[in-house]
Amino acid sequence: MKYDALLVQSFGGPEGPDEVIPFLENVLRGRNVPRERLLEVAEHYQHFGGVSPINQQNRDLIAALKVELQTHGIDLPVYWGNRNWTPYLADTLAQMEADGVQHALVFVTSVFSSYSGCRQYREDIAKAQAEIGPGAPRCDKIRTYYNHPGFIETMTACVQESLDQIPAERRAAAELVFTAHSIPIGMSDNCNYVKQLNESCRLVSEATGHANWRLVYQSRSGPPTQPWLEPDVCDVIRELAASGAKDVIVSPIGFISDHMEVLFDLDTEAKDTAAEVGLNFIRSGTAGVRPRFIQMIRELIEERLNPETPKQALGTFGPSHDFCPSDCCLYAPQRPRPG
Ligand SMILES: CC1=C(CCC(=O)O)c2cc3nc(cc4[nH]c(cc5[nH]c(cc1n2)c(C)c5CCC(=O)O)c(CCC(=O)O)c4C)C(CCC(=O)O)=C3C
Ligand SMILES: [Fe+2]
Repeated sequence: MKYDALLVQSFGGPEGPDEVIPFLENVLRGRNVPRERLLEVAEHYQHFGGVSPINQQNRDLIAALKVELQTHGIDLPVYWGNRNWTPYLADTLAQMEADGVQHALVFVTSVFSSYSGCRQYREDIAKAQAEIGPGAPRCDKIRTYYNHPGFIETMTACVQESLDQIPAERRAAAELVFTAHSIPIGMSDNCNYVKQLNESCRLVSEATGHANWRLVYQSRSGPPTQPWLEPDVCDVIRELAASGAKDVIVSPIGFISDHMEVLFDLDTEAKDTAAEVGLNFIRSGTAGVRPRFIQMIRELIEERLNPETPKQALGTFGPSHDFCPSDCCLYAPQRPRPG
């Protein structure tokens, strides 16, 4: 296949106090999330000066990726477009069209497949293409990478660094807690989110040789009446303390960088909860710009540029599809009742 650009597609975040509410209104437009939740999350952002680190993290990722592509002789311009904040995807796609891009590969910053992390990004592209019209660049999403050795090795290194911080005599008993963004049950029923997460966690724990692990969820949103994936990380921290645990390692395997969901929900809330119940809390790293992760993105690009390239995957499920089937990650978000 001939591709002439790479698009990095991400979530976006505010970069100043005045941007927080308009950003959150973008995120939650048409979603079934109470206004009180929006205002509560606004406080999380204001706590950090109204700046989410996610945009800078994406700038850093793109800078590292450009070097990686250049040193491997891959001559693709790299673009960046977000769902919820500048640079907005629609503006980026218009720029790509103006630059003569015809067919782009797309790297999405969500690892695991759900409506939020897969289909919604493809819908965002379709919407932006419709705005531009028939001349809009075609866009093909790169396959999901939850079981790619580049992701598993990166997360394994992060967890190993955390294990190494625990005194040897306590290490085997340490609780390894992987976290991912909670999603509504109605969303998780239509995708492989939980199955993929369990596989990644299993692969990382096997690679570290640390068998004492569990998968939990964080950052629940939505109305209390709507079921979301559980248990919540803070509830689990309390239960672990009550059952006599001394050390907990929290690995945010569901995210690729230390953005606001990590800084607030883990490094603030979960950490405070652990302190309250007397548990030693170690927050494990995310992929960020670790070289093996950047290398993985380049390998995923190479396998699409040259179909002879073997597709790497660990574990039992094999490499994921290159092209999403029509029912991939379907979800009809529940709308607030009118009136
Ligand atoms: C699966 C998933 C990921 C992981 C995959 C991935 O990494 O993409 C993720 C990532 C992120 N979620 C983020 C922020 C937010 N998510 C929200 C709300 C929601 N997330 C959902 C799902 C996910 N979200 C869902 C089902 C909702 C309910 C509304 C809806 O149906 O869409 C809200 C609204 C307020 C609230 O209720 O929390 C905010 C502010 C940020 C940016 C952080 C920053 O600014 O640094 C990131 C990377
Ligand atoms: Fe989210």
